[in-house]
Amino acid sequence: HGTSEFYTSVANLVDLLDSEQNILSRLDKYIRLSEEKVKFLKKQKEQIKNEIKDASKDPISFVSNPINAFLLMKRLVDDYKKIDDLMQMGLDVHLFDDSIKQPSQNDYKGVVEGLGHLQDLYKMKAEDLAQGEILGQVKARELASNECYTIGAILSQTKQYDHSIAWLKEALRRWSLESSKSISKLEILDFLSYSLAEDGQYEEALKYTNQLLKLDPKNESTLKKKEVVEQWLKHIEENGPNHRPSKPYRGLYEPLCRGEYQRSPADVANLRCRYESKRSPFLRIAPFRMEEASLDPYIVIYHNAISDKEISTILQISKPLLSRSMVGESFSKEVSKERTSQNGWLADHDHEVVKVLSLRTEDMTGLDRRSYESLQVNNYGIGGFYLPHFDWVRTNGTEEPYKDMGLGNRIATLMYYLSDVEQGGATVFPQIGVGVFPKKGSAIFWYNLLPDGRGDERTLHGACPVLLGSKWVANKWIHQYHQEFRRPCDLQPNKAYKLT
Ligand SMILES: O=C(O)CCC(=O)C(=O)O
Ligand SMILES: [Fe+2]
Repeated sequence: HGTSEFYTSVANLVDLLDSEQNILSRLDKYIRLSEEKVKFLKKQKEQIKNEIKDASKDPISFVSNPINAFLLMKRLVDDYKKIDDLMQMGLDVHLFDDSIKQPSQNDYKGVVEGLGHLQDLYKMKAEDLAQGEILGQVKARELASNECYTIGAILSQTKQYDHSIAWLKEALRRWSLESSKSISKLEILDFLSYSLAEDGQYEEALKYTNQLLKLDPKNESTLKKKEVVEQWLKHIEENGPNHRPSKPYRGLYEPLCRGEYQRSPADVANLRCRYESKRSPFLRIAPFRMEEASLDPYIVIYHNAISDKEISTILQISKPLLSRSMVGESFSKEVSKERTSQNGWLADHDHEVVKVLSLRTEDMTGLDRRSYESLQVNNYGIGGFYLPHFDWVRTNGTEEPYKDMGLGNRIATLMYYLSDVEQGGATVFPQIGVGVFPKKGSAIFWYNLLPDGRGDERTLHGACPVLLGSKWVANKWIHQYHQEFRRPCDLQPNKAYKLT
């Protein structure tokens, strides 16, 4: 069923490896018991064969022997019955039961759909992936023709026709090279022509439909499909090509995710790194290493902001709390296609480390912790991402933002990176061309609101899809109330604000 989601979190996928180990050991047990059973049956059979080996020489004299007659009766009435019972007896080993965590069809589809999105964003070809290559490095085994077919078929269901077509063509190419065929060519051609037609590539769809008909000339459904494709071709000839919806334009989001976009030297010339030792007395003993990522809006990165030991504690206590992330304010929250990850919330009183992180956030930001939200721990699974969004909410001027908290809008965000990410997973700000790649132990800080309290449109940001690895982050959101002396308001909206 749809509620047990595995594809949205790497942590949950690891549980599935446990499931697999469990299944394999059950399979082992079944094989062992089966072998014992077969061995026993073989032994019985040999014994009986031996007993009657002289029977065929002279059957009449054989059965005339009363002992032989008795044994013959015994065997047919008794012994074979027992053997038959043994043959029918199940070994009572089952691969699945309630104790085995099992992904759903939805998870299966989710993983493949995610793969399609990753291909889009990171410009990866089906051909390379089928070879086991991810961005030029071999990371997996080669796929067989039937496996490429399955991916292509699922991508067709999720309407990612361009990728579906590429995977099905790859299936076809691999099919012709395979010595033992893992699938029939008909199946591949059938799906390929379907995806091509759905994608509006009728010429090519016709080409593969004709190949299908060569293999199976009388197939009614293929003949019907050919008719439809020909009608479309005629329609286009008369009315011009169909309008094809273009992919949504997300500005610099994608180039930033790929690490392609770089700001100009002039843009970064005034950015500095420094030790931060003055904001609180504690910093005199343990200064922060701070790196400016942008001056206006002000975005900074703290290095070594959280230790490995603290991270492992946070992950350990948050893992049982993870569930699919929602977007929106508490009452209108919903599962969203804009954000695939799992999260859980930790309050200061849940663990000493959580409290320490709140205190440290206060040291880093200078902002009063009476208006902090709990710590939101996020884990992104395969292809997990969060499309560009604001951490502040837009109000029409009368509604109170984050009403149930009653502490005003989110004035600032501090986010800890709790893991490295092997490939992908950057945090990017498409309006200002800033991209930050996760580094375990770092934290990123920015103000969401302008000094006059309105939301800063330039803080639009998103999390790029994770390509390889597992990404963990923890958000500490800071609200407006109690900050009036820490970060005073100013009616000059464009006054650049720095940490003071
Ligand atoms: O994971 C990231 O890099 C950004 C996450 C984020 O923007 C959020 O959780 O609001
Ligand atoms: Fe965010």
